[in-house]
Amino acid sequence: MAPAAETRMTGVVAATFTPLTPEGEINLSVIGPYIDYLIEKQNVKSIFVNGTTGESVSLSLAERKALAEDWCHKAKGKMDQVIVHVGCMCLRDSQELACHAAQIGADGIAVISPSFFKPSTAAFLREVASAAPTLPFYYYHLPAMTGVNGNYVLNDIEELVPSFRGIKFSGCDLMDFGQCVSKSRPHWAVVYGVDEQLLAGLAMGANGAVGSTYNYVGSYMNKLMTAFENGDQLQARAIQVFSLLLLLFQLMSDVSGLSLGPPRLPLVQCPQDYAKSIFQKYNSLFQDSR
Ligand SMILES: CC(=O)N[C@H](C=O)[C@@H](O)[C@H](O)[C@H](O)CO
Ligand SMILES: CC(=O)C(=O)O
Repeated sequence: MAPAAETRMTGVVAATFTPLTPEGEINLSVIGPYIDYLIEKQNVKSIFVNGTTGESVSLSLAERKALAEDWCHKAKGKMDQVIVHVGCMCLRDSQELACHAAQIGADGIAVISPSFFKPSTAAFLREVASAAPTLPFYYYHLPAMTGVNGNYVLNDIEELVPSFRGIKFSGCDLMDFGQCVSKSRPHWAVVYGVDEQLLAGLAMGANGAVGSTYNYVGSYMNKLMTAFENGDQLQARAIQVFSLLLLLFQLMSDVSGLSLGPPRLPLVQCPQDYAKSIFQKYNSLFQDSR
């Protein structure tokens, strides 16, 4: 019997940018070419849409739905996993997005904790998950943005949220991450989300990586994961150090040639000189291995 298809978010997952027109409207026409670029040029077959990198907190519900639908439809049959982030401050909004994600054929949903009123229990997560009970549910831990340090979330979570299938851990505290790994179950995804120290996350037990930089260094990070699995620490470290030099959202437009447009306020574009210098660095680092 053929092995069951992987139904978790694993491997290298790109957290996609939201393409905007120069006027700042969502630009769905870029999504098809974006998916092809990730598959063909970056060897990345799973995406995490409408997350931090996708600036979901700066988008309206209608925009988030239109984007999620387009990503899901255009990735169908091409990509392994499309995870839709549905976190909002308002429970009703999150439930609406969760329900919509199920209708459009998403492979899973993820939720960043509400952060204005900070939760002390997993009840918010339970209520969002119950709006889409058939979809794998991931908790997205992002303490630097939310101020919520809630790994209480994992205690007996499957009793509370039967569809719970893992955590996307975007914190730097590796002791905390190690505790999450130790509480995880074999069928969960425990993916690490600080691209700059993915190697450390792998050493602590991550079974995947989700991040913004995998849009443009995904193929190298795939090599990092393979080197780690083969015990080649020197190679893995060398790739990790490369990646540290390339932390710039704007790099994606330059590297891919896709027109992703400006970010949406309150974010602003970085100065042209700086963007140019990082792009030059990218080219000089990677020209030999391309
Ligand atoms: C706050 C944020 O956007 N975190 C992303 C994922 O969780 C990361 O992929 C970072 O963008 C990346 O590590 C660069 O700092
Ligand atoms: C990096 C990530 O996972 C996000 O942008 O949400």
